[in-house]
Amino acid sequence: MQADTVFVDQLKCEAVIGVFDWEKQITQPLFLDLEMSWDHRPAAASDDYRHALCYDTVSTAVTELVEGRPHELVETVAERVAELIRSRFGVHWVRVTVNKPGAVKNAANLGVRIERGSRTHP
Ligand SMILES: Nc1nc2c(c(=O)[nH]1)N=C([C@H](O)[C@@H](O)CO)CN2
Repeated sequence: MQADTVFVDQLKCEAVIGVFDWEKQITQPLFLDLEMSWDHRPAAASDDYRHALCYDTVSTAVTELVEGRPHELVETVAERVAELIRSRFGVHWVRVTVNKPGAVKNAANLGVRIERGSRTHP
């Protein structure tokens, strides 16, 4: 079981997101939490960036995806982000939380959280 992770908390993306017509005319902030399994031992032993999963590169790619086209559902955003992280960066397990604060008047926060892949990869 691989327990090491790289994480990014509260990545802010200005997205066209929502099911209602008025939401398709504006951008709204989404805040993404990403958690990605990654074995840190090769990078730590060599002190070599090439063995690391770069949180900056991942964050840029995710922002481009989320801001690059409109979405109706936060579920779709979460799924597409998980697929991107797994396919482009070779991450075996990912947890993606998409927060859409302000969408419900009396709620502090809301959104969806998904996990994709297996943490038991050697
Ligand atoms: N499970 C979901 N429920 C809702 C979503 C969503 O993306 N997933 N979206 C909306 C509206 O866009 C809402 O955020 C507008 O305030 C409603 N429910």
